Amino acid sequence: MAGLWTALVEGTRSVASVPSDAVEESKEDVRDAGRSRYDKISRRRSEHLRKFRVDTYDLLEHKGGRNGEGKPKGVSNRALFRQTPVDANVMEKIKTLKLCEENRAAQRVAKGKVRAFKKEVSPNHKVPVQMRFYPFFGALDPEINKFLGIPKRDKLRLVTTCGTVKQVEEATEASLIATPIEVAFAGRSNVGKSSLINALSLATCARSANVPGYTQSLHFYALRKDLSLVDMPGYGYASAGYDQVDDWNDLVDSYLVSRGKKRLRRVYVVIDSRHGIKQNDREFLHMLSKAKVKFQVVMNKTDACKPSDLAKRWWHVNEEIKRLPNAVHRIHMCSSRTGAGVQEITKELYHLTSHIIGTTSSVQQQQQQQ
Ligand SMILES: Nc1nc2c(ncn2[C@@H]2O[C@H](COP(=O)(O)OP(=O)(O)OP(=O)(O)O)[C@@H](O)[C@H]2O)c(=O)[nH]1
Ligand SMILES: [Mg+2]
Repeated sequence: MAGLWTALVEGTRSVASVPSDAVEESKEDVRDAGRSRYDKISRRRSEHLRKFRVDTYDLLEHKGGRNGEGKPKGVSNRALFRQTPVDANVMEKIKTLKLCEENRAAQRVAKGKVRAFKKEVSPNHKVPVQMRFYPFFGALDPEINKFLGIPKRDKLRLVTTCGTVKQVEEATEASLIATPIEVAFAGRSNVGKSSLINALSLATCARSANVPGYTQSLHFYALRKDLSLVDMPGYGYASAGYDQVDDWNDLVDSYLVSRGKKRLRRVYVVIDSRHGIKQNDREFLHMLSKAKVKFQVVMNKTDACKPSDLAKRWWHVNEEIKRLPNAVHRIHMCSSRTGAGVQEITKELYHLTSHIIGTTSSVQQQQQQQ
């Protein structure tokens, strides 16, 4: 007992005698160690990528790309970007889907729609979500309406959250994650993954915020009994420490690589339309290609772009994507704030699961016959 007491007293004395400067220094050491580990991983990845790197500016006709020898002196990247060709079909799509309409215009349209709905139906009737929040979602297809289960309240629900791949496996074994099909949403922090999940399912279940690094673990949402949507932590900058970001990257990479192809049907890689594919997106896409995971790019936040800029950005993204194996060569463009272009993704999810819906109903029919 006496021994324990002396040890305690010694302990407090030793803590009390540590000067505050030393504590600060040790904190900095830990921070530096985290940063150097992060830098090392990043350097290793970029060395690997140098082999595959495509500078889309080099593909432009003047052949004076950013790293090209022929680049005229004093020409900015913005000036090079302006020389990008514009695809007429893409431009038409941008106009018909109202992809570049600003949020303010969307709010005005939403107000008008809500007023007209109340006048036509009844002032006390519940206004549909797409009218209130996503005015450019477009007229809801009856099949998509049925697929989303809109009259029912439980159309999108959070099933579980997992911080490690082991937890995912345990949840799968315990039949907590029981859907036959999974679709994951990945991308840099703050590009709007959680907002997109809400928009495409016309729900407000996935939590989003204007803070990079808001989603910190794998969130499994069940859209219906056949389909799970997996919201992932973002990579790149986050308002968290380097070590934590590293852990999230490890979690995302190992989940995507380890999950069977049969269950994980597609990874939607969400990018910001204003910025296009960044270096860490490129690293991620190559990782997916190497792991033979099927993926598709979604250009979000189109409401914050000019139509011509968006079309040019699409060209650059398309040039990079068409070289990658395992990529779905159809690039989605959408705004999860106004709902423009989002129904295209919902339709795709419907088509991904339609054969399963078919099989389940035929199985049920067989069971009923027996
Ligand atoms: N202008 C605009 N803003 C958007 C759009 N989609 C999302 N945002 C905003 O972007 C911010 C981040 O959205 P989140 O959905 O939390 O982004 P996230 O990718 O899930 O972020 P992390 O969870 O941190 O990785 C929020 O403030 C959203 O309102 C969009 O289409 N247009
Ligand atoms: Mg999120």
